[in-house]
Amino acid sequence: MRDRIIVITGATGSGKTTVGKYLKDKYAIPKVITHTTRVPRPGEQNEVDYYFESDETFNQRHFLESVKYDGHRYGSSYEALERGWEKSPLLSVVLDTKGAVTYSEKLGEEAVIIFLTVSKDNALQQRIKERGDDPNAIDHRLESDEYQRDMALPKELQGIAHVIVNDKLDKTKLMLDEIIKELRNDLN
Ligand SMILES: Nc1ncnc2c1ncn2[C@@H]1O[C@H](COP(=O)(O)OP(=O)(O)OP(=O)(O)O)[C@@H](O)[C@H]1O
Ligand SMILES: Nc1nc2c(ncn2[C@@H]2O[C@H](COP(=O)(O)O)[C@@H](O)[C@H]2O)c(=O)[nH]1
Repeated sequence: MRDRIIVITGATGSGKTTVGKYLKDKYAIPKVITHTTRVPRPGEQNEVDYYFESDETFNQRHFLESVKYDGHRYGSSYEALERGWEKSPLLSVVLDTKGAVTYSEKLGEEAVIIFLTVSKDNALQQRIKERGDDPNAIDHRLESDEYQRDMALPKELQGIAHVIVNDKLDKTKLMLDEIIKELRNDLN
């Protein structure tokens, strides 16, 4: 089986982390852990959800790509990909849309892009409130340029990304099952 990375992208609250967890739980697809300088949310763990970094330690990493999102830095490394592919031909990673474009450009068909969206924008705000994010952090994020940008599929990914409207999680899971089935058929 040739190696593939499933890049899960979309706006804040669209369900990227939830989808990554589903792929891990149902298909044993490991998630590549990325690096960030933002502070952990309640319940988030270092080396599980992210490698939480200071600016200084972040600068010492070698990234495949890195971005600024809502004032914080995020990055993912080639080393993590190579290490992941030694264990599993299929991996997933959760990225903003800028990172997803970079993966698509740098890795070509090795990157399988899934863009998540919802049919009503206010569902996203509701979901991040219910997730328990700090209310000040929510306001800041909703006003960020990156939040607005990630609501739409970038033109570079049109015709490339699988688009899933994640209104109902059960329906989303069925669409993911189809994608994984096709991917496994192609790769065998
Ligand atoms: N289809 C759905 N219906 C209702 N709630 C959902 C659905 N999908 C995910 N959620 C919930 O919405 C919240 C946000 O989901 P999640 O954390 O996966 O989003 P995200 O895209 O990773 O967000 P962020 O980019 O801010 O980290 C979570 O509490 C999750 O349980
Ligand atoms: N381009 C990258 N985007 C990343 C990376 N790690 C996470 N992310 C994305 O950043 C935003 C904000 O994340 P949050 O956990 O603070 O809500 C979100 O879209 C993530 O998918 C990365 O290494 N590169």
